[in-house]
Amino acid sequence: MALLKLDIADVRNIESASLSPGDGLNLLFGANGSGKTSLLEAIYLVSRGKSFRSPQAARVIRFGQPCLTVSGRIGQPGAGVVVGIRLGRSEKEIRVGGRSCDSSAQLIRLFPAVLIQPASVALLEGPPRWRRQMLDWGVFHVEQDYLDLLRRFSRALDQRNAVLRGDVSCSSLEAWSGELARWGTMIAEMRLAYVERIRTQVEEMVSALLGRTDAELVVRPGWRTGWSYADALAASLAADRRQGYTECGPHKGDFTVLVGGRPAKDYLSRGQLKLLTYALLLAQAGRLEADQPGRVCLLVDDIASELDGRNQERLLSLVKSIGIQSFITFSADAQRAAAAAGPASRVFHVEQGRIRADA
Ligand SMILES: Nc1ncnc2c1ncn2[C@@H]1O[C@H](COP(=O)(O)OP(=O)(O)OP(=O)(O)O)[C@@H](O)[C@H]1O
Repeated sequence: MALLKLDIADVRNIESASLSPGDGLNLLFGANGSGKTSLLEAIYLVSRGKSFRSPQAARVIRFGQPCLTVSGRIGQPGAGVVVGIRLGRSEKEIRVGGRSCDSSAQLIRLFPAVLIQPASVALLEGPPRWRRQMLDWGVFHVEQDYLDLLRRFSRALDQRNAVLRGDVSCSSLEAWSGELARWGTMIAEMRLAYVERIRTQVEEMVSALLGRTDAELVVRPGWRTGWSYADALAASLAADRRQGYTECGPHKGDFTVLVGGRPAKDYLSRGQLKLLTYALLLAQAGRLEADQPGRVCLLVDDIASELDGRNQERLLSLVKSIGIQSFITFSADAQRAAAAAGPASRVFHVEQGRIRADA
């Protein structure tokens, strides 16, 4: 069981709500604009310490209010820990087990949530940054020191770039290049190892959702394949000096999904691309659930968007088969589509920001 209880105040159109979710499927029904996404937003806030809709806190806080608060009890019944977030227009307070903490990392580790929404397709269509974030989220949950490693890399990168721009004496260039090569190689290796780790889940999910067995994730480290990062840095030194920044490294890493040997984003239909994105995210969730049972939570918004009835049913039964706590939104008239999921743990109705649980 992941989320045992949730208390929300002033998240978008939800003034105040409390709910006790079930440990399996939680189905949320409501008309357009009723507040279903706002409810998922509240859960995401306690999982990541930030909104998925907007980087600007003011947009998530209910109109006219100075701040929002969300708190959740996470863990096993009778033995959970309370985590919470209070978000103002320019300040944020995160609390875990009654204590303030200065980063969201603890929330992310304690309560990992995976969000699936129509906009998730940006994972495959959008800039490489989104794909790096997906990999880094996964590696973060496997490698205890990964965040620290990313910070070391980022510091070395800033320093090397400062030397390249001429802001700092060039005598330190070799030292910073060495640091960069060391941390960058580790990051790339961990990302690659993570992709290997989720490979089986990706194959299973793609097969269940798209009926294809020929999908393949190809990772690029951010420098010329087959080279060491140290050699790639040395080879790009002249160009780096001209540009004033480090061109290659894990900050340029990426992955491509090939289906039948071709880049999926270039030839799959939009609906298929969406299913492929969902398959990748479900693979991440499924892997984490296998590694740390009972921790991960799945948020699925607007399941019907651009998917036909059969694919909605496939997605629902796949989510159910992974067996993790999930929150899935449906428009008020989608009871039939939702029936494909079979009996849910809990059903909630959302109406003008108010949430009511089925008896
Ligand atoms: N900061 C805010 N304060 C108050 N209300 C807001 C705020 N931001 C958005 N809203 C309103 O909250 C309502 C709920 O939006 P939400 O996206 O949660 O609806 P939904 O049930 O997911 O709808 P849909 O099915 O159309 O996706 C909308 O009417 C929206 O205009």
